[in-house]
Amino acid sequence: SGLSLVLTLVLQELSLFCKKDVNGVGVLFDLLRSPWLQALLKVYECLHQAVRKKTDPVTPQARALSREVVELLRGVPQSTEIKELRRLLRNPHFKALLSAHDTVAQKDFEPTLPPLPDNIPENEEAMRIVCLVKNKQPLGATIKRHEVTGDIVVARVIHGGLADRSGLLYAGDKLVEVNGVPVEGLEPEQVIHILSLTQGTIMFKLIPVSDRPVSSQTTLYVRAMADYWPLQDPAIPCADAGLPFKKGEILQIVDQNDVLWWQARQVSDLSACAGLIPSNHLLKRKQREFWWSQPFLPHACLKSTIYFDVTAEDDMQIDEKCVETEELKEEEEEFSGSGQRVFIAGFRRSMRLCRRKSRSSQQSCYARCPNSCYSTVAAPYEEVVRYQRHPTDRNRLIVLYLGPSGVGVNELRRRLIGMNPHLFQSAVPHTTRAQKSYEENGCEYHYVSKETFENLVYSHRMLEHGEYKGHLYGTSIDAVRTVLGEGKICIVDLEPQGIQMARTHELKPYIMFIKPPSVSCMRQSRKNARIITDYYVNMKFKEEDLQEMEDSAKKIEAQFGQFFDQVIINDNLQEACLQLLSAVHQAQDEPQWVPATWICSDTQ
Ligand SMILES: Nc1ncnc2c1ncn2[C@@H]1O[C@H](COP(=O)(O)OP(=O)(O)OP(=O)(O)O)[C@@H](O)[C@H]1O
Repeated sequence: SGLSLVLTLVLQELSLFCKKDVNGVGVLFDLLRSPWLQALLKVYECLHQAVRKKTDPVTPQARALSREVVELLRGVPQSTEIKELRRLLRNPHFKALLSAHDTVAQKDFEPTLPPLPDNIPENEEAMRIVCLVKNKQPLGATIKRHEVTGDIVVARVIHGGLADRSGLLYAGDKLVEVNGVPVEGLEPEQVIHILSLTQGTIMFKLIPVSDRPVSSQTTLYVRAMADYWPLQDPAIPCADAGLPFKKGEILQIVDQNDVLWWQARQVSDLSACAGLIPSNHLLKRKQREFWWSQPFLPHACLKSTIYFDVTAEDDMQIDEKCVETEELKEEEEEFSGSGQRVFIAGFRRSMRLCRRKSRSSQQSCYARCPNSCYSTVAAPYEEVVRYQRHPTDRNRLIVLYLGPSGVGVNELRRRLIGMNPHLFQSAVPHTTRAQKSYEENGCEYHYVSKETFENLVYSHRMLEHGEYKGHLYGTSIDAVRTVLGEGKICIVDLEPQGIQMARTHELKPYIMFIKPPSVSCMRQSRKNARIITDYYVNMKFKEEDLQEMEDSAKKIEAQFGQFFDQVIINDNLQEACLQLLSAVHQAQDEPQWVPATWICSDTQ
């Protein structure tokens, strides 16, 4: 402990000189602070305490080192500590310490190998013997029969697996023996059987691959646009080595050497060993095969909602508090009491019913046409990068995915905007219907001619559009730009078609799905809720509505889940609203995975 104390004091003293840059002090300071010296000091002190006897004489190397240090100290002002240090360096204990270092440093710890036999034939291929100690983990390598030679070779080594970590097995290595059993003439399955019976050490005798591929892999991150279950895939080389994934999950691809099978990890578990996933090309092929093997399912995704099926009989059962919409021929201003006319944009009844109409017709169409541009067949993986919005960049567009009708998208959007109307705003939609006397152009709607509206659609400047009672309604990209250009956060609700249009470098949408809770929860929370319909307002939710909502949500999630950045369950309205608010801020201020094409500006 005496030595340690002195050294600490010396270091403190030297640190002062260090700052003044006195000749050579830096070198000395680093030397005395070096971990090896500290470690040796500890060893020395332990030995000193234990043995308490005279140490061995110093070796020439130690002496040389100590002389060097003494030399370095010459130019340093002679403070008490420096004097102490010089004394220390002359001390036999310290010399013994250096001597111990020299002895350890000179010792050869390499194993002594037996000499090679003299009678090795000239053309003998170099063999490698590899011993691996198997724990509960799989070996992390697959084998196959070589297409040309018929030899059993290592097909691939899984990244991060036991074989990979050993650094002793490589793809292409030819197996000669496994645990002393020659593999010549055996089927790969028989070799695997031998391996599966092995506990503890496995010994491979192999001929190393001559031209080991130089790894030029760059790590790639992708968003899975489809689900994959290796245990259900008969074509996977080794089902246990497969990596299951679901739509929307982010994967880190670590190996693309094989045309058919890549290696990847879940980004949520990067310490795990990689697993096999089908390559882009293979997964696309599988999806097509899977699709064609399915029977034709009309209306497989969503039925149109019951609100369009109101019959005379239904009318009889409707709550008497319902108001017939005959009285509502004119659109009601839903938020007239708020005093904020900007609130009205995008919430008008006709706009909502128009959306609902186009939604019910489109979703059944997507279910029937999976090869449409919205289907996952187009790109099973989407390359993504981590993106954090710079504070001076425009805000990201917030999209609430139009989920099941009545789930509460409008309610949540309205509440969010109400929390801070100066920050959150809807985009003002366009319509071809006539402007009413109490309306203002650009406030509730942009009132345009049919021709202008159609031009906007044909020039792909409409995020979404539809028709209701003979009039066109829609939200334009320019309307969104206007809100974002004012430095505000634009909140819109869109369907799949609109989402595809909005997914651009410029808008960088953050997409949230508002999901209903279970039917039993909704029975409680929706007791006083009212829905607007084509015919009635203030209509209570019926049991079938709740069931329909739950079923629709499941189908939407299964079909479009890959596009969702966040899923919010709207059970307790207050809580859902707070979650929405926090997600909106996260989207703007925290790093998120976004398509790589949004960031590489040259692709724009
Ligand atoms: N978590 C909730 N708890 C109780 N009531 C709710 C909740 N969320 C929404 N509601 C109520 O449910 C009704 C329907 O909500 P809303 O109009 O927002 O649905 P929507 O998803 O916008 O429907 P649509 O897309 O068909 O217009 C409203 O009366 C709303 O106040």
